[in-house]
Amino acid sequence: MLTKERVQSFLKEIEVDDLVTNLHVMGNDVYIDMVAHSPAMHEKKKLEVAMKQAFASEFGEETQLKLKITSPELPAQPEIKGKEIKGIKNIIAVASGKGGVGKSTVSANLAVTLAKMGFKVGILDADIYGPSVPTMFDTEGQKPISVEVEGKNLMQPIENYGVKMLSIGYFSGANQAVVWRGPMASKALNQMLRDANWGELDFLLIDLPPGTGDIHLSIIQEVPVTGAVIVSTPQHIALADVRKGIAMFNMESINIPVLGLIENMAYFTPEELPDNKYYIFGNQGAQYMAEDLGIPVLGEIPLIQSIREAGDVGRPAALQEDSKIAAIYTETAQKMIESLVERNKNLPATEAVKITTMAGCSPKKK
Ligand SMILES: Nc1ncnc2c1ncn2[C@@H]1O[C@H](COP(=O)(O)OP(=O)(O)OP(=O)(O)O)[C@@H](O)[C@H]1O
Repeated sequence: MLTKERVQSFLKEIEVDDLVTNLHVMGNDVYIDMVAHSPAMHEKKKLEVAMKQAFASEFGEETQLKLKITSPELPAQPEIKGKEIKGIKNIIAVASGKGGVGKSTVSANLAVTLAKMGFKVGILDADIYGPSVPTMFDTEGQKPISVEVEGKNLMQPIENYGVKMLSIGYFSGANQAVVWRGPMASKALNQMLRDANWGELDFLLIDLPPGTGDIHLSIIQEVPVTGAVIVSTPQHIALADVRKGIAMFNMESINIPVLGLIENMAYFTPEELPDNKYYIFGNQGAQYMAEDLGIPVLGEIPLIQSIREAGDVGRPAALQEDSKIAAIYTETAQKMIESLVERNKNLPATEAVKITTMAGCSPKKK
């Protein structure tokens, strides 16, 4: 006869006993309430199918499994308090788990797209290891001038395509920056943030250095970030780094909401076959991961030769009027804004994040 004990020991055997919150056995009917690993629909479906199969093969078809699967409780809402930087409404950190995924290209294209949409936009190039904003905006060799504002000397950001920008690349000695440790980098960036004449901005994008080292924590510690956008490519290895990136923003002491994931080089489209999509690095990996992590995919950017060429000549591809790439970036920017509006509805304004410990945050030893 089917007993509660037998079912319990079977649940243990198939290693789902820790997910079960309630269990009753009445004749051939087994009532089980359980909690899925993640709120994603496909996770719940997967669990349901697996449970039904396991029960049928263990106890036979006559056993009726009455399963109720609920979502796990979401972690507490991030709680970021108070102080804003005067004139800057939203600070968005653009991050990537690893280098070379196109984070700077995505930041530049997002910035010009937001500017085209009529927003006041700035970009702060915090990628001290390889500042690329001067090249991507065709402003290499320019030097920010000093202006007096309300009795204070401030740096005047360089401007092109309607975007204001500052980068370590505009200052002499930029090549020394690669050896800076966190505190020095954060001091320089802080100056570019606070001692600059940004004026009124709807969005300030911060192009972070790649990775998740202590330099990031130093930056995030000083800057009141509203939300983070993570850029990745579809390869498994890049996606694994996304988890690390998201974990950094979710750390209890940091608690910055992740607005979503942008999948760069999601598919390849040859110039001569603009409607063809080749999923060279795999399809839908980012979608599944985002679903799993409970964050939205904000956009899928194709691998297109013209994006690279546009970056190299200093005119972000999204500026090409009526092009497919411009449309993709407009949609991505809209999704980012949606996510931001949701975040701003639920949370108070931001304040520099206080970091109390660096434990577990050092860069990986090479
Ligand atoms: N969607 C794309 N299609 C074609 N080329 C791209 C695309 N995205 C980026 N690239 C190219 O890939 C190269 C790397 O991009 P980028 O410098 O933006 O990466 P990154 O992640 O900022 O790198 P790092 O963080 O290591 O500095 C550049 O040559 C860029 O033009």
